Amino acid sequence: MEDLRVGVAGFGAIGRSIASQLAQGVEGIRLAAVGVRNPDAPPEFDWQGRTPPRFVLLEELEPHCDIVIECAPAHLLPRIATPFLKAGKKVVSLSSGALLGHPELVDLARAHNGQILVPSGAILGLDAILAAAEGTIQSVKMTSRKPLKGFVGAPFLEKRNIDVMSLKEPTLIFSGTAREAASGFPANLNVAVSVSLAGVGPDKTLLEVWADPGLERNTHHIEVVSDSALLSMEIQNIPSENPKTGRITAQSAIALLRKLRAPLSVGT
Ligand SMILES: NC(=O)C1=CN([C@@H]2O[C@H](COP(=O)(O)OP(=O)(O)OC[C@H]3O[C@@H](n4cnc5c(N)ncnc54)[C@H](O)[C@@H]3O)[C@@H](O)[C@H]2O)C=CC1
Ligand SMILES: O=C([O-])CC(=O)C(=O)O
Repeated sequence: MEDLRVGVAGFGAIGRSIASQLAQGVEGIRLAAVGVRNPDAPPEFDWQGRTPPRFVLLEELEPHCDIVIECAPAHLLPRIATPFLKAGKKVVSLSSGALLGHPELVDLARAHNGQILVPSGAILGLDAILAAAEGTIQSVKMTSRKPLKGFVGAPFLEKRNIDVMSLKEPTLIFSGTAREAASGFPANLNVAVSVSLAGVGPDKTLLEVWADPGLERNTHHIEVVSDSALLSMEIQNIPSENPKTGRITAQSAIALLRKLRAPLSVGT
């Protein structure tokens, strides 16, 4: 079998971590291209002795890749995904929150036999929630807590003139649905949207968000009540070089890539 040619769209915390793991060598998988703003000035990176991938604009990735990992700011998802879906290829979407505003991408995937894959990213339990959704889920409730700097720049807070960095004690800053969270915190709560897509949808998945000055890890707790199982799950993520983003997110994308090529595939 030929190597799977992977494109990485966005070379920030997640993109760099994926590139670093692929540079160390993952069987059957090759980093073919990286989408950046200015391909003429490729970013400095330690390619660990390997030939660097090609650097292109986001919309130029498709001809060079069999699959793209979208790990750029949320508003760029359609620009990255559209050429791949039109070509019947796969898009791994980390900015899952952006899918809610772009249902046409799912239609495009359907029309061209493409596929949008939402990996676990920074959350846990999507496999069990998917299985529970094959029966009846009564409720999905999430509580997310992050250190203050993880929330800087969130539109929900800026609109209300909330200076999150001045908080002195754990504070409930949002309570609502996953859909509302996706628009108010586009760089923070993709996890809630991923959970909602696996379970009862973005309008029925309920979420509380706490900003906590004493916290070091991005923590997400999920409670699911269903007719097959009660789920109670928590993940405490060590932030990556981007304080909004857990380190495990990039590892989840690598695990998904391995699964695409593996003779033994574990998990739903
Ligand atoms: N699904 C999940 O569980 C999680 C999803 N995320 C999401 O994944 C995405 C990426 O996260 P990070 O890597 O932490 O973000 P980041 O901010 O570290 O990296 C984004 C990169 O995209 C680049 N970029 C911006 N505009 C561009 C353009 N026009 N062309 C090419 N590159 C451009 C930036 O320069 C930056 O290098 C975000 O949307 C984030 O919210 C993050 C954590 C968990
Ligand atoms: O890393 C996390 O804790 C989750 C996150 O940023 C997201 O869902 O966008």
